[in-house]
Amino acid sequence: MAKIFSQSDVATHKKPDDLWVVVDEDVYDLTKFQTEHPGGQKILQRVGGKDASKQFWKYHNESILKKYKGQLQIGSLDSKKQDAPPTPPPSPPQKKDPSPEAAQPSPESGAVAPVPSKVAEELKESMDPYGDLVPYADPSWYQGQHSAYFKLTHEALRKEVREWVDAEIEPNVTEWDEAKRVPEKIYKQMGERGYLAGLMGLHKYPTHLTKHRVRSVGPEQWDLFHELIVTDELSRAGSGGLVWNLVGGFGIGCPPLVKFGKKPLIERILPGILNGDKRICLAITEPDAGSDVANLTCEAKLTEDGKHYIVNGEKKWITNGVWCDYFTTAVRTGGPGMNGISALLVERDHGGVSTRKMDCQGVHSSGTTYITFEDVKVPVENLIGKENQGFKVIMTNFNHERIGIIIQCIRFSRVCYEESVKYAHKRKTFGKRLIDHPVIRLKLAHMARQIEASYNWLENVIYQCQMMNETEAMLKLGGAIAGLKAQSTVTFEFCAREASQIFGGLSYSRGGQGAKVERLYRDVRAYAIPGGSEEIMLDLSIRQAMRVHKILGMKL
Ligand code: HEM
Repeated sequence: MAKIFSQSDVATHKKPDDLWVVVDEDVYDLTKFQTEHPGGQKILQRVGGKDASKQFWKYHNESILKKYKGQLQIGSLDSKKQDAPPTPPPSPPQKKDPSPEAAQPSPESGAVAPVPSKVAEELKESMDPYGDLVPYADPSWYQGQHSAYFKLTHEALRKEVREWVDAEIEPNVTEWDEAKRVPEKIYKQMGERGYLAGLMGLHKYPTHLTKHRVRSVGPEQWDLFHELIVTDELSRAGSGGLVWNLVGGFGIGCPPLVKFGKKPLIERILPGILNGDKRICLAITEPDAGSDVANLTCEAKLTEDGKHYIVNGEKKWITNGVWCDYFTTAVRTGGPGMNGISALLVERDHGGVSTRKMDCQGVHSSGTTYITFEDVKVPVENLIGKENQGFKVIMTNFNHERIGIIIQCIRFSRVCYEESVKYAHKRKTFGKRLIDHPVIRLKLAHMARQIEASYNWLENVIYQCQMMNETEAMLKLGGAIAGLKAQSTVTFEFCAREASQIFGGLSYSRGGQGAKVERLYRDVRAYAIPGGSEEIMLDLSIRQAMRVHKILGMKL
């Protein structure tokens, strides 16, 4: 039971050896904490015994209170409503029969007000507003607008993931990024919460491979928009390293195994992975072969008895490699070019696998790895797909990989934008809040327009993937997804830069209020380069579209 204090009780604890302060009507004992306070002791002593809410919010954001509340709060003021019911969310927009008195927006003079058709009227059902309601900081369906794609199960999943991220992930993300590691228990929870099984770009949730289920969505209701929500909400923590740690290796290393692996291999390996006990990654890129996959050199030679492959070679920039048990590896089993490539599941237990963590500019907690395979003896049963037909396996994977990157980039752009909007409302320069300077609003507007354009394209692409089978999607959507990947990384880079300009010095030093922006700025290149660089993506977007539309009967 929290203790109740009056303001005058608190006022008696104003000395350095007995130092209390009030923040938002909660009382904190900072006597011991003051010596470790990064902002200094004296500044706390000056507000000892007083309400320091104004000063607190000037220098910190919400994550600080979330992190330290449990440790430092000793009670609340008697003026604070005790056991008050949670503040209800703002009432949703009127759905049916708006009363004649209700204010209706009227068109500007000269504008033509469209009248909804009868069908549209019947379909009209907007979502309840959710989140902080900062415009453009969340997708429009979070903000009381209509959506053709999202239903009740999506709303429920959004709430489920957000609560988890807010409570257990976001307050610790900066620490984990600096430590270059996310605690294993978080990955384990990804399995136990049923998220891993839902993140493979499959049309059906694979109930035969795991006993875990997502709490708020039945397996039969699971679709690609649920998958979007899990990645999107995880990305709100504002750390590429975190997201890549949890889904980076898995999201690209596991689908080829599930889609093309032999049944006994899948049944042996998958349950451990989907439970969160074992980890898998995708090993394609080499010191000398990146986007140019067809030229890779890591070789796998069949033994004379035809029972094993002997693998030798190097792989570089492999996400999660250091802590993986399994490596979905592209190897050369035949002649030069794309027709000599196979996909093979290498297991660390086979021996001869060495992994070394690489030091990179960003995504620090993702475990970017250099791998060497030295005479690794892999049973032929571990072949994924057919021999020398691995190129198809790798290509099929790209749409899913790129969509994951796109989701993250758009959300990171939103995070940069949201942090900027919030900061611009409290920071004053030249006697005005930043938000009151037109030059700052211009920056926000340019961020928002690119975010919304990218996100709406993403929703459409996901809907198309949902409606098409894998091969059709690969052909018809490969170009668009490549174009959208470039669009989203350019947007991310733009937003990270503009947010950094708005935060000034706070986004140059690490930690504190600018922590997310500073970190995301460092993460940008990890999105603009892998999974197909911007240049390769833009070229592919046109080449592929032309090729497919020629077949469809394009008239020039
Ligand atoms: C519950 C009480 C408080 C806690 C737990 C706390 C915690 C922290 C932490 C963790 C930082 C490091 C920067 C960051 O991560 O944001 C920090 C910085 C700072 N704090 Fe506090 N603080 C508290 C109260 C206060 C109060 C009441 C003031 C002012 C009167 C204050 C002034 C500052 C300043 C000036 C900085 C440096 C900001 C910067 O580097 O730009 N803090 N505080």
